[in-house]
Amino acid sequence: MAQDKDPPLMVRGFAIWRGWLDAPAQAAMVADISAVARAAPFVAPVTPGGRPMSVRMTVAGRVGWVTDRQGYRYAARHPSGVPWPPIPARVLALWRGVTGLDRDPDCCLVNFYGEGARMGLHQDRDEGDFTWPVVSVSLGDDALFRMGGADRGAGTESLWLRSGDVVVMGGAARLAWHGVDRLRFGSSRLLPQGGRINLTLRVVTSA
Ligand SMILES: O=C(O)CCC(=O)C(=O)O
Ligand SMILES: [Fe+2]
Repeated sequence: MAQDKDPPLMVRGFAIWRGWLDAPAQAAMVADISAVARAAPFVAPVTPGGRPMSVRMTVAGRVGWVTDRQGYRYAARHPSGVPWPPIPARVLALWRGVTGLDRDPDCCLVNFYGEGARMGLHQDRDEGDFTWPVVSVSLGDDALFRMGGADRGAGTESLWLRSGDVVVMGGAARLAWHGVDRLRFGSSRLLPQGGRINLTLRVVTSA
């Protein structure tokens, strides 16, 4: 696992692999995700309480995390009714390389952050089995990532994620609170229109 890489930076159980993807690998992954978004276009999600989220979302995989007035859940199809496209091979290779697992993720949630987008503090807890890690990939603009503990009151610390960084939330950090406070919009030239793409890879079902 994680061959030929320096050990990750550990912050509160979050493993942060700086620069896991080099510039060509980042560009290739953006091309893969653009193809995903052509098949399953980004949507503007709404929380169950009716608040619009500032990120745009789509999914690759067998099941996709969605939110609307009906709640947070995993759905077999894009809201338009089309099936989610498969997780790109390059993304699966990253998961295997970073986790050493031979079980692949079921879901690659794709978040697009435009100027001013953020993501409030939350836990990833709609999956069936928290023994599997969540792997997060940053592409594009720098993002201020806030990390806490499994207990909401535990306090937080923040760090700037850069394009190509990979974060593993596993073990004690699997149910840790986390969020994105803000971007440095325009800090990267990876995405033609600026902004940031984040992928989170999740095992959703234990079967
Ligand atoms: O954008 C990020 O770095 C985090 C995204 C996230 O926490 C999520 O999609 O659940
Ligand atoms: Fe999350």
